[in-house]
Amino acid sequence: MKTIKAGVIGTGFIGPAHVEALRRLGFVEVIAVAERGAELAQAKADELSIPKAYGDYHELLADPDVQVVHNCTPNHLHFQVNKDIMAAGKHVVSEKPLAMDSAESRELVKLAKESGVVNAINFNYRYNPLVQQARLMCAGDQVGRVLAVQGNYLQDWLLEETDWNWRLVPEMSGKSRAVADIGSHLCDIVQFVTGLKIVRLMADLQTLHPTRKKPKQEVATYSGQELKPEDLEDVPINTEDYGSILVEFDSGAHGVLTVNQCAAGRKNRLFYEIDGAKCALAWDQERPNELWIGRRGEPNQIMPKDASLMLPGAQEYAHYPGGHGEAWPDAGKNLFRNVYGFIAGQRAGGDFATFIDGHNEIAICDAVLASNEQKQWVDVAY
Ligand SMILES: NC(=O)C1=CN([C@@H]2O[C@H](COP(=O)(O)OP(=O)(O)OC[C@H]3O[C@@H](n4cnc5c(N)ncnc54)[C@H](OP(=O)(O)O)[C@@H]3O)[C@@H](O)[C@H]2O)C=CC1
Ligand SMILES: O=C1CO[C@H](CO)[C@@H](O)[C@@H]1O
Repeated sequence: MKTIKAGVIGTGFIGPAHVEALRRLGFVEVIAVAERGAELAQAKADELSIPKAYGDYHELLADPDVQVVHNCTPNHLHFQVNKDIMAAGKHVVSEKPLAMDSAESRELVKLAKESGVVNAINFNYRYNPLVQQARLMCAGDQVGRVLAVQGNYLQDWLLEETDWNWRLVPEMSGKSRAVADIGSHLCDIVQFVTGLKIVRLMADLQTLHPTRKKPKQEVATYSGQELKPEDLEDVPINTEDYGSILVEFDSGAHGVLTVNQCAAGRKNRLFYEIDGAKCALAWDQERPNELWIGRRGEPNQIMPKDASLMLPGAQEYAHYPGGHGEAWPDAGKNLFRNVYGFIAGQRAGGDFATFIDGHNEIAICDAVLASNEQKQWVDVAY
């Protein structure tokens, strides 16, 4: 297969994960990175062994050798950077959330259609082998009518009032924080697995630390750096640490989804349970190689990630035999395999999340904010 050349904008936490996953595909070469400023870009390029470094992402977009661009910048830049990538005629893989609000995300969907470039969003959790298996079990007749859905996405990295990150700044993160940041994955995964669409919701959002202590200097995501009281200043917080959302799906089924970035001991617990008329399915991304199948008239089962036991359509998401765990980095790689396989003309497409899915999550997020403010059920305006 001909090598496809990629560029990555933003190399903080997630950018290098994109680079590593792309390299494991074997037919993608990451030839350029862009950061803010030439010096930082060069340092990142050296660290990641990437030949070209650009101190301004517009320079990367002007590079005729770059065919696909990954937007790994903070949320407030997603709209403009995605727009510029498409205007440059490059294929785009964006980080979530797609934009800051649904007016922006709707425009990105329109521009993507007009430009004709391949567009994808990193809803990476979908591409775990047992998530694909669960989806196929729901799509077939193994699970039966979906009666109810529950899910949560819990983290503890913002538990202390001294924890700080750009996600706490609404101008960078958006009006919603936890729902946009991790609720986007949760809403996406329950809809992906069930094949149902969230149409109405009622949200309760809470800011658990109305004031936080911000370091006077910048701290990298997940760095866990210790600071002294004199290094900190009080800052009011007006985005949610916690949210619970009652949802109604287009089938009439209901569910409840909770996000919390202050849940002690929970590092990255994305969990869902689908209660079907025939059986229930539950999956936890921190134990990604197990799918729980709940039954009434016979013993419950734990299905291991083992392609020989999985449905044919899910098998290609598992790359190693049963007992050989596959997890977070592998799910992202599977997504990129699908995207780049389509760009290369080797896959039919339709098997990766696009800007339409990204927009749908933002529309849900807008509805969550409206519902929380109005204290009532609201329809999702896609
Ligand atoms: N799908 C998933 O599982 C995950 C998704 N994400 C998403 O990825 C995005 C990035 O998150 P994360 O990596 O944690 O954030 P980081 O802050 O760790 O990284 C962001 C990077 O973008 C750089 N950057 C900022 N402005 C520009 C610019 N104008 N041009 C080029 N680079 C720029 C930052 O540089 P500087 O430090 O100089 O500001 C930094 O290196 C977020 O939108 C987040 O929601 C994040 C984690 C997991
Ligand atoms: O999946 C994820 C893990 O947590 C990160 C920090 O909250 C998110 O940004 C990200 O999308």
